[in-house]
Amino acid sequence: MSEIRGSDIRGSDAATPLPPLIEVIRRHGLDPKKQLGQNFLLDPRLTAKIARATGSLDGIHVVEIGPGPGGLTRALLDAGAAQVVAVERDDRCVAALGELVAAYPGRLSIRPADALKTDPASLVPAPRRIVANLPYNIATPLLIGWLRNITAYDALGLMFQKEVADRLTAAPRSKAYGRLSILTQWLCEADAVFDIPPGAFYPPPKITSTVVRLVPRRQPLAEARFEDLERVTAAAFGQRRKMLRASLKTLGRDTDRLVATAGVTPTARAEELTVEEFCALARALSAG
Ligand SMILES: C[S@@+](CC[C@H](N)C(=O)[O-])C[C@H]1O[C@@H](n2cnc3c(N)ncnc32)[C@H](O)[C@@H]1O
Repeated sequence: MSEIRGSDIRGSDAATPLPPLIEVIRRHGLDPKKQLGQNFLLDPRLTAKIARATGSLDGIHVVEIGPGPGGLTRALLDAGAAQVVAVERDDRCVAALGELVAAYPGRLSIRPADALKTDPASLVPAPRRIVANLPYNIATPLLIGWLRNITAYDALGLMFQKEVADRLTAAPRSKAYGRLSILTQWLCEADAVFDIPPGAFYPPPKITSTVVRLVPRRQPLAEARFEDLERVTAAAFGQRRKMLRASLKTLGRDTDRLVATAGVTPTARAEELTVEEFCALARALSAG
């Protein structure tokens, strides 16, 4: 593990000095597991930058998903989060984080759980944020679950593989524009904040990563039901090269009537429609 760059404790708010992360990894035998998406960030300048990606954390209750050895966790606490609750599935990491809990009395707790089966909003009071270097294999289902209850959060600062981040922020008529762009932008302002190259991680993944800031809108861009918007976007982008009057047939409705009610062009392709136009299709679907 000679390529690991160690963290140091300068500037830390910990009540007791903390060992470098490399030491935590060695002592607790945290050999990274691919199936848990374990690519650890050990550079304290980068973790500090991620912790600040959503702005000041003063008075904010943060849920971190997948703390691993605790690099980002330390940064969140040092950035002034009122409280951090970290959800981790790997028992080895949970054990390793005990020292960190003791070093920040009353501010950090670890929840040994599967994030896919956990509602972050139930773990901390408002104002709350989710900040995480997400396990890439489950990042998209996690985000879709959080979007369903997005008003519970004042912001989310999340690291995704760049390809997914591009989809979250994509504009109509671009290659990355799709179902994830629409569901996300319908409910949030989404910005890519900065990229992190593979070499910053232990072990290095094959891809570049991007930190995305999501700020829930006061009101969704247009009225629609989540399930209906999911259904129309899945149908339209399931066959993105086809015209809508053909691709929407999988919905089992009179497609000509559906597009006429929504006021969209039947010969348009999915990637040409704005978020508001997809919402109109979703409303037409629920109107029957
Ligand atoms: C990309 S690593 C990030 C680790 C650490 N936050 C960092 O930045 O170095 C993803 C973390 O998510 C954890 N994880 C993977 N699947 C999970 C799940 N379903 N629920 C909770 N944690 C999970 C992994 O064990 C790992 O610690």
